Amino acid sequence: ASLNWSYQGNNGPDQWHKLYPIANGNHQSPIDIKTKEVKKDPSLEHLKITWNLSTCKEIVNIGHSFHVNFEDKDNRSVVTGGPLTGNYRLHQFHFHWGQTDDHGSEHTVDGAKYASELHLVHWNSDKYSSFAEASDKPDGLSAIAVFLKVGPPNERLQDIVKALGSIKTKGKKAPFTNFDPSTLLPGSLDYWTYPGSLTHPPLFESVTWIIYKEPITISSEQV
Ligand SMILES: COc1ccc(C[C@H]2SC(=S)NC2=O)c(OC)c1
Ligand SMILES: [Zn+2]
Repeated sequence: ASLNWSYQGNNGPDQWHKLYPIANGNHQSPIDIKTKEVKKDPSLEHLKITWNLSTCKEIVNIGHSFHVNFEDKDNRSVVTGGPLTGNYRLHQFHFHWGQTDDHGSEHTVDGAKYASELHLVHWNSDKYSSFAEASDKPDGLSAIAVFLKVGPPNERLQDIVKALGSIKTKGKKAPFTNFDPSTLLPGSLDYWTYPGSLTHPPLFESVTWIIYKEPITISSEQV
């Protein structure tokens, strides 16, 4: 299925609706976060994140990107609280980036693009029995996003950059263990949240987005 869509050219995002009509839906991601239109919701609790580094498993080259996959057969690594009802289990994380440092993030803030964007994807393990089952349900998934801006090198990211050397071609995977993604979270835990979708096909409107306001840094070489 991955053959029939791309990020540019004649199978690019503006053509996706032909094979994936939900592309014209009302909850499609990414969006531009217009900070003047954001509404404060006092009922929103803090996010409660319990990621256990023992669940980190492998790093995989998926062609247009790479995923770090987690063992999600139990609730060792979960997020709850904030806009979420119940436990959402960490499934994988990945990044989006661009050819140059002036773009790369999927979400934008008042039109501003970041060099990169980290997505930590979770699924509702209280209601569903797998990521696949949860992936097309309105309350099925939750993605935590962290923006990355170019600045000083990020030591914690260096472990990931180094691991890329062992998965240079599509389909390659390598063990990647004991990595704690909470080291990639910003100092301030303020976030925006909205109901959205997967950001490429099948574009299911199944994602509760939780986007940290404060970016972390990454060096130009690391990008
Ligand atoms: C059907 O399952 C899918 C489909 C697409 C993606 C990747 C997209 S969704 C996102 S967030 N960022 C991305 O690049 C998945 O990622 C977990 C899972
Ligand atoms: Zn993503």
